[in-house]
Amino acid sequence: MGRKAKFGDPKAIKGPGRKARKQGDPVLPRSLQVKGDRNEYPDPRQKKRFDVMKKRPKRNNKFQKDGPAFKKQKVVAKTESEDESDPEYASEEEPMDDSEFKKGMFVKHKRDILADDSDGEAEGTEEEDDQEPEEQEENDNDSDEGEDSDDDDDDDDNDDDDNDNDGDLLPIERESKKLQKKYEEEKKLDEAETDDMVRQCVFEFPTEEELEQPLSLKDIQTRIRDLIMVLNDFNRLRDPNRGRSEYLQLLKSDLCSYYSYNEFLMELLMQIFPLGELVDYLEASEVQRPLTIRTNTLKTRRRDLAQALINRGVNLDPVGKWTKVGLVIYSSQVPMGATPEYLAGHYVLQGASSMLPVMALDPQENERVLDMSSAPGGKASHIAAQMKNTGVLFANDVNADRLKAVVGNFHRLGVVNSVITNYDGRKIPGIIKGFDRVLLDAPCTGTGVVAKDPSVKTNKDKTDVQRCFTLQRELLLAAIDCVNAKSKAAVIVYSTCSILPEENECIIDYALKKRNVKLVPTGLDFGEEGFVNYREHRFHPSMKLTRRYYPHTHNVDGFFVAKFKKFSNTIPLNSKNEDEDDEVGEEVEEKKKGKKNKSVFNTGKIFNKNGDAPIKIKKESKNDDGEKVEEKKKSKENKQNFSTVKNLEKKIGEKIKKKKVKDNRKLVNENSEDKGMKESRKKKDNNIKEIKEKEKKIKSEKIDKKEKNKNLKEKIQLKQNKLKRKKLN
Ligand SMILES: C[S@@+](CC[C@H](N)C(=O)[O-])C[C@H]1O[C@@H](n2cnc3c(N)ncnc32)[C@H](O)[C@@H]1O
Repeated sequence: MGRKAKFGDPKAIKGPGRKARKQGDPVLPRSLQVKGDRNEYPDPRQKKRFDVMKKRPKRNNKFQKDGPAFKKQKVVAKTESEDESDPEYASEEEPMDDSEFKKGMFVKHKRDILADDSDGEAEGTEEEDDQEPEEQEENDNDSDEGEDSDDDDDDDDNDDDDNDNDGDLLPIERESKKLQKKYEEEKKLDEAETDDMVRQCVFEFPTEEELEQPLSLKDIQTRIRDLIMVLNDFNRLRDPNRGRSEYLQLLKSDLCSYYSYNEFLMELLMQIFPLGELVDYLEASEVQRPLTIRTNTLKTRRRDLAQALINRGVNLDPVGKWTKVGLVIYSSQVPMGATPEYLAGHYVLQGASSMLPVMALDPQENERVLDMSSAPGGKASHIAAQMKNTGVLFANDVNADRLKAVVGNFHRLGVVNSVITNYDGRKIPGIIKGFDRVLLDAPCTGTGVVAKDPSVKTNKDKTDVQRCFTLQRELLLAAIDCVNAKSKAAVIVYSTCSILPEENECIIDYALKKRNVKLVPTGLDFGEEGFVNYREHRFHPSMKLTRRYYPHTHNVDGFFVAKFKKFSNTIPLNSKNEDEDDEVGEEVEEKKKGKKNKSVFNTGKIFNKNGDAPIKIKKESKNDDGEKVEEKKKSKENKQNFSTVKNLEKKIGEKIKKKKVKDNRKLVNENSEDKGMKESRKKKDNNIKEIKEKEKKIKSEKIDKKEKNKNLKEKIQLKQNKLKRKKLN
């Protein structure tokens, strides 16, 4: 392995440049022999190439022996028979592609070849090494030996000059470096070109005329993809004359048309998900989730139920490791809502996500549990099963009609530990309290279940969200008030089938501020963390303990679950005041929100005289003096905020009073205009009254006279009768 030995020999890489090296006389094959003296070659390079070719056949033999250098062997074989400017020569001589360069394989490859060349051609080696890249370059240019090749040679010469400075490098390394440099330059050019191409070809923002023209769904879909691509690499791909908001607006309207959402809901979704994920969510929401059932453990075991259903031709599987009662139904020869097992109450048709809140609630035997909004009873019956029909379950709902379904389901499923009530949940704390656990599966917009109910995509607007938001806050406070903090459990679970933070994290945040509760882990081993930041909101870090579920990530309906632990039965004093604030007009509400958001981490709770130690919900550590000072400052700020809100309220109250006074004055004025008319009406009325009274008097006088006459007649008759009797006597 003479060649290999030379790698380690520093002498081999020192010395004069190749132009200065002595060349032996060429011994050429006949076909390549040129008439006359070698000095007759017009170009010294041409001469050199002949020198190289002269030496190659020796290497050829070695290649034939060794497999891995097969390509090289081919190349060399050709050098014997073909002109060096032949393009085929070039392609064979150039076994490396770009990827090899990238992987840093080039040098290695060359070395392998060198290692195989064991003939110990000491003299020719360096020349060959120098020569190969030169030939590559010539062939890259795919040119004849002429002007072009001369140019190339010049370039090479320059490179050679450069390389001469890198005297420490092996010739092969110099060549490698040279090619690497060339490759990098080409790469830069390529990148610049592709940049231009992408900018020009990928997406051109439509003109106003184009925007007015209707597009096919396929075109809209393509444009959605393009818009997302541009928005994801905005600085590079944008049209410099268009702003991000224009792109977002177009994307929103395209998404609305393609997926049939209203703009309000789409905008909310665009704020919840990153753009790439948004499309995944929308796509997943177009497809129904797999049908799932929950085993009613009051009546059977999952294994037995599965066997019974399999015998009926149902194709099923357990839902997942996280539930011991869920089964997913892939296909069934019978309707799942009409099997004998269903009618016998062995299972409930229930979405996988609906099992999660009860798992988080974790009700135990002999407890007192409230399901505040339970109709049609899916989760309530799950609670009863977990409690093994012991203790007491209050299944409440405000809707009496829907409660009928609870009654029916409880009968079918054999639930016997329950009391079904029909109250507005907000009023329950005034009626009954002291529960160990409360589930509030709150009424919501249902934005998590659009696959089940596509009407949600178009019929929910701002007022719906606001209505839900208000009711949810009130119901959650009531749910917390129903729980006895001294109970061993003292747990409240809040859940919705909505993915809007307005109905989830915002509600949780409100409860954390208003009541003595803290968030605890749900105990559910999957699901995404709740948002700590959302738009202008900054929630408490423990919000991460809440769980979000999405169709595109968990293949379940969109859902939200939060679990609280109540640690004191006292209600913070500030809670009442702020409740009053909530009733203030929208303007005040918004201003107050702004202030609240700013001080969201500053709110300290004030407790009544029975209260436990103040709880600093938004504080990380407790006993630091510096923090106490800060806290005082913050509570001052809060008070100031509060007082400004109060001032605003007062002002609004005064305005309302002024308005009322004005209205009254108007009324008085209106009245004075009609006075004349009214007086004449009064006179008439009085006259009519007088006449009627006179008539009455006359009537009564007549009646009196009649009676008097009667009496007189009777008296006269009596006297006459007396006289008659006397006469007879
Ligand atoms: C999401 S559903 C409950 C589903 C139930 N948890 C289940 O799993 O079958 C919401 C329920 O809240 C009820 N609801 C709405 N307002 C209420 C209120 N103020 N008090 C109690 N329940 C209410 C609705 O009638 C509806 O049945």
